[in-house]
Amino acid sequence: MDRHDIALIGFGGVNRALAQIILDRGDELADDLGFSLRVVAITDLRLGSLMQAEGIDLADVFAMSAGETFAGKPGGTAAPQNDYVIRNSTADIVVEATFTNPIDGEPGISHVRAALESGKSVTTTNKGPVALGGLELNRLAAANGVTFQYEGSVVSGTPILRFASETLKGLRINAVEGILNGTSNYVLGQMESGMTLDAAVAEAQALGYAEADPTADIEGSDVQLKVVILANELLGADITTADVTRRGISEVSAADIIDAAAQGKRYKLIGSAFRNAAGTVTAKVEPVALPLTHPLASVSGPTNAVSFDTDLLGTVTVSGPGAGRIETAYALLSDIIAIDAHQRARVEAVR
Ligand SMILES: NC(=O)C1=CN([C@@H]2O[C@H](COP(=O)(O)OP(=O)(O)OC[C@H]3O[C@@H](n4cnc5c(N)ncnc54)[C@H](O)[C@@H]3O)[C@@H](O)[C@H]2O)C=CC1
Ligand SMILES: N[C@@H](CC=O)C(=O)O
Repeated sequence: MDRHDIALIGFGGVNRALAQIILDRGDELADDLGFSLRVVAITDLRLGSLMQAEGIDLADVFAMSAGETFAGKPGGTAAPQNDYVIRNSTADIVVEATFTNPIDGEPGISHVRAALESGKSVTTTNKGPVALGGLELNRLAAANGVTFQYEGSVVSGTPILRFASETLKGLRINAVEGILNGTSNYVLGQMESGMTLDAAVAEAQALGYAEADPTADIEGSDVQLKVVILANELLGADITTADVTRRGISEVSAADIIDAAAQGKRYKLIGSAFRNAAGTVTAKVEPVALPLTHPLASVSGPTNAVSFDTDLLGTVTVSGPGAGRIETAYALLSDIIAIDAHQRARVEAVR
């Protein structure tokens, strides 16, 4: 049976959930998918680095006590050696899930670049490299004959990028709009039930929905990155965050929410991008009080929804989990499956 060897860059909620899936369901997945998965490297700011070409015992890693580092393990160091691990581990797939930096995408961009340069395919849930370096990184992947996948960078494990690029093939997508942040949607719902913004954000953090710095969720910069990704991937734009006007839910008070409810409306944080007659793209992020009859008004909790405005089919809406550790780890798994398919197609092509 074929096997993919994996390096995990960042070992927080999402990559831990992927490791747990591999530990719990590895055999079942191998039977289903026709290939097995083995983790051969892990590197994290807090834990240091661990490289074991024969495969890491994940149960042993999960049994580590708080504050312990990889230093005591064979092939382990206390300091994270990300670049060394990415370039020198025996992995054929690098899974990048460090924090999203909405300003310059680093260190995620450098991690992805190093992996692609060293001939490894990459999957990431980190929005920074995709929104702020996607064009360059896709070119680099193509030049090196490897694959760059990032389904989880928008709407977590709900496969909206693949849905739009593969299932909606042949249609022209003129606009995209939706609820693109699980944390802010969860927080707005909790505020509607009387909770304070701070308490609701704390809950979203505990549930694994929020960014390392939840300001990105509340002030809209997380959605800004996702709008850039959607506009560039699906509308053929070449925009960056500076082209997306942004307002977050910090502008919405408890009184605003009560007033909206009295008028039969509900606040949602909406990200959108549409193609103008001139061919340019207008994109924004803003809280909007939607009438309760609006299809997006009933999307609740960490669930997200995206509507695609198409030429031949009208509006097509996809809804599903927009945040969560396991849900996002599924996005990584779906990318690994796509990488495997691309690798097989390449091998077939040279036969
Ligand atoms: N949690 C979710 O629902 C979703 C998360 N994402 C994205 O996935 C990524 C991972 O998310 P989580 O696992 O929830 O975050 P997290 O904060 O739980 O984990 C991030 C991990 O990366 C490590 N890290 C940070 N900087 C590092 C560096 N320079 N070198 C090595 N390790 C480093 C941290 O120590 C931490 O363990 C983020 O970019 C996030 O935006 C995307 C979709 C959904
Ligand atoms: N913090 C983000 C996680 C997914 O991108 C969110 O809440 O949507």
